[in-house]
This record gives sequence, structure tokens and C-alpha cells, in this order.
Amino acid sequence: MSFQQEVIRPLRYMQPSVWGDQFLIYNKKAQLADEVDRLVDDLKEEVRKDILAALDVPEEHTRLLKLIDTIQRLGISYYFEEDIDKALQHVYEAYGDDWNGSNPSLWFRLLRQHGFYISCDVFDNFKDEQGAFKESLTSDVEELLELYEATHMRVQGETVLDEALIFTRTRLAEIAKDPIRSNSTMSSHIQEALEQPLRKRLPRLEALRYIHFYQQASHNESLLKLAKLGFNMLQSLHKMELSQLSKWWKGIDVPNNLPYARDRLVESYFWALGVYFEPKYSLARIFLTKVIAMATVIDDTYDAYGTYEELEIFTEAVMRWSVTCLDMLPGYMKLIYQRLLDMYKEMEEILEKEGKTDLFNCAKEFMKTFIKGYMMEAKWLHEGYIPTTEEHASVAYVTGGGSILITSCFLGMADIVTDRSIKWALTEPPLFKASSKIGRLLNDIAGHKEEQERKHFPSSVESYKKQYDVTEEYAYDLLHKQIEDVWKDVNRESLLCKDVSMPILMVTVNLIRTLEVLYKDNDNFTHAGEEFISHINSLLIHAISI
Ligand SMILES: CC(C)=CCC/C(C)=C/CC/C(C)=C/COP(=O)(O)OP(=O)(O)O
Repeated sequence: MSFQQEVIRPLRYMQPSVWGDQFLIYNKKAQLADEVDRLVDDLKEEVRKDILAALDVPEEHTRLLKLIDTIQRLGISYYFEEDIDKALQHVYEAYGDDWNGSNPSLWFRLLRQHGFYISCDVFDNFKDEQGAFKESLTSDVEELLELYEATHMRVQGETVLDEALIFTRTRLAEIAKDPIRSNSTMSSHIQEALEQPLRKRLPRLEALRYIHFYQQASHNESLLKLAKLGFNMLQSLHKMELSQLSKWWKGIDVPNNLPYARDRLVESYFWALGVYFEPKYSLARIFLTKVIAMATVIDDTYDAYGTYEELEIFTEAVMRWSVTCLDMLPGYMKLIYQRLLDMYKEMEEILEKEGKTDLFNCAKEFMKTFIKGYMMEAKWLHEGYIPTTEEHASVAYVTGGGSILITSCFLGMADIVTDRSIKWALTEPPLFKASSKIGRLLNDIAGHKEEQERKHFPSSVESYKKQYDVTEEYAYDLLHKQIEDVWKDVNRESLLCKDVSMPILMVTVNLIRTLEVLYKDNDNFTHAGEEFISHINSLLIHAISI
């Protein structure tokens, strides 16, 4: 008598994509394109002349820094990369640590953002004889805000900046509530800064926000026009990429073929767009989106559908990475495995032509390690084993995804990724670990409640609560404090690491910023919240009115 045992799966209801098929078709509007290109070129020239003219006049250097900051915040620094590099190099060489212009907080932030490890001693001048921050600093709200933003470039041990953060945060919160000291535009500007400092904001979202703010303040008309035109031109490119990706994704048809899994292509594209939005990274965005969308399906296979035995087989097949393994897999896994192999094959062919097989192999190996991490989580869950916080971290920081994500970011970046950068990536440097840790902690804090409702590998919150016998609230505070500390390490690494260029370091910083946005208040990747939906609407649906 044949007897078939019923398979029990850890099923969960998965919300469908909130975006439907709306990004599938995109028809670029061809009219007026040449005229706009010409206008943009003229405006660029005008701004470039302004940067270069200010360079040779020391009295103009504070204004030059303000101009560079405005260009960056308006999201158009990619038009002036060389000019900005040249200008900041010039400022660094001319002043070293001894800036004598006004607005030292802006000078400090801009130079550190660009990798110049200047001293924070300048902020000692902000204190009185008793060692407290001078109350007179609060009389200029913009300078106080600048000081607040500067503190987020601090590294471990810079106590003056830790103190400055506490001081500015308190005083700014008071000012934002006081209608005599800040009008409604300034008040919301302050509140937004307090919610998310510039260091943690995504450049493309900051551009949208700042264009609006800048328009209401005294502004340079050419710069504003360039920012708006530039934003819309790039948005068309992004829509085209998302349309191409939607066609690829439709071929997998997650809702019908893998209904247990998250159908999150648009969210995955947002993730890639957060890492790099510039035109030259089009291919990189496409590769990265595919890796994230597929990794999500795989995550759900391990967390929410596969039986332990099936997962063992899938893990074995991934380690062997060969189409011959298809036969050993159950039906639904065949689709995932085949698509995973196809996707990597396609990337491999492109990278082979670029002479970057080492980079491809490195990214593939990190994908294998990532999946091995999922299997380890499944094993401990299956065996009912409760890992210590150290054991937990050893696996959870692998599935936190820093290494797989950062190396996947590099895949489509062509010559920006040099042989030296590949060697650097192979060492799994501190920045990889930092982003894994932030990813894991933010994800666990955001998803803790939901994951507790089903059988799931314990979150970092759970692990801390058990090991140290602390309340949930205490564990949250502790983990947030750890995230702040990792940010300091990220700042330090981006200043000290000279093995790779600034664009490569910025990939990591932007990746962590994206995590800060995706997991702000909630798991927006899985359940898009109101604010997140509005980000997608303004980044990928509505153009800015000129
Ligand atoms: C955790 C993290 C930021 C991962 C980075 C690596 C990466 C891009 C994975 C893609 C899939 C994804 C969003 C997993 C998080 O799932 P989940 O929210 O169910 O978390 P889990 O890892 O606890 O299952």
C-alpha cells in the first residue's frame, strides 16, 4: 500500500505587489528632447564657470563650498564630478585642518564626505570656558543645523561631536516648535533633518525634497532649472529600466508560480536606485535589482515554504552550481534554480568580455555563502536550537547580506571597479561587515513583531532579550545604539580606506542609507507604507513640474 505523508509547510499570507503591471510598458516621449539637451548643456556651462571662478579667489571659498553643497543636495553633482573634486582638493590643500573662512561645520562635512580626514578640533571653538556649547550658537538656525549635520560625519572617540549632536538636537527641536524663531518652511526643514540627517538620506530623495525647499528660499534660477530638468531626464531613464526589468520578472510570474514568495520587483529596483541613480550605472542597477528580487524569493523559500529536506537539496544544488542539479530538485524549486543560473550566466558573459571574471566569481561565491547562511538558520530552527548571541551574529550577519549585496553592486560598474577593488572585495573588508550588521539590525527591529507570529529564526531582538534577560524596549535601544556605532565605523572606513575610489565607497554608504529608508519605522520592503509609496510615486511616476 503506498502511503504519502502530508507535507507541512510554514506557510504565510503574502501581500501581492502594490504596483501591479503599471511599470511594464514605458513609451518615452521623444518631443523636445534635443531642445532640452541644449538647454541643460548651457546651464551646466554657466554653473561650471561659477565653480571655477570662485576657486582662485580665497574670499569666495565659503561661497564655493555653499555652491557645491547646493549642487549636491539638488541631486546634480554627477554633472560636475571633476569640477567638484578639483575644488575640494584645492580647498584641502590650501587650508589643511586650519579653515579660516566662515561656516566651519559646512567645511568639515563637505571635506569629510569627500574622504578628507580633517580634524574636528575646530569645534572646540564652539565651547565656552566651562566646556559647554555657547548658547550664542542658537541665534543662527542655519549654522546650528549645519553643526547638527556635521556631527554625523564623526568617528569613534570624537566626543566633541557626540556632545554637539546632543546639544544641536535639543536646541533644534525647541526652535522647530517656536513659531517666533522658525517659520513653517524652516520648522519642517528642521524636523525632517532631525528625523533623518543628511548623512543617512538617499541623494535622489534629498534632491526632491531640496528642490522644493530651495525654490521657496532665495535661489539661483539656473541651478534650480538644471535640477528640475536633470531630475526629469533621469526619471525617464529609470522608468525605461524598470519597464525592461518588469518584462524579465513577468517571465518568472511569481504570483502564479511561487505564490508564497514576495513579488517585490519595484521595491528591489528602489533598492538599486538608492545605491546609484546616475546614468552611467544603468546596467549596474539592472543587475542589482535582479539579484535582490531573486534573493527575496530565495529568502521566502527558506523562511516560508521549503521543507527542511527540500532546503537541504536546494542548498546542495547551489553549492554545486550546475544545470545538472535541476533533476534532483522539486518542481517549484526548479524554476528558481534555473532562473538563478540563467541570470548569473547572462552577467558572467558580459563580465567575461570586460575581463572581470574574478569579480563575477567573487560575487557568485558570496551568493553561495549567503545561501549557506539561510540553510544554517533553517537547521537551527529545525533542531529547535537556540543560538547564543555570538552564534546568532555569526550567521545573522551573513544573511544580513552586506557581502552579497556590495559585490553584486559592483557587477555592472565597469571600469570603476579596478583589479585592486576586486582584491579588496575578496578580503571581505570592514565596510562589508558594517553594512551586513546594519542591514540585519534594522531588518530585525522592523520585522521583529511579525516574525514572532510565525516560526522563524530568532531575530537579534529576541536573541538579546534571552541572553541578557532584558525587556524588548531595552533591546531596541541597545540595537539602535549599536547601529549608531557602526555608522561611526563606516565614516572612519570611508576616510581611511585608500584601496578603492570614492565612487566605490559611496556604493556602500548609499546601500546603508537605502536600508535606513527601507526599514524606517517598518519593513517597507515587505509592506510598503504610506511614506514609502509616496517615495516611489515621486521617484518613478510623477515628473517635477518645471
Ligand atoms: C536582511 C537584509 C537587509 C538582507 C540583505 C540581503 C538581501 C538583499 C536580501 C534580499 C531579500 C530580503 C529583502 C531579505 C530580508 O527578508 P526578511 O525581511 O524576511 O528578513 P530575514 O532575513 O530575517 O528573513
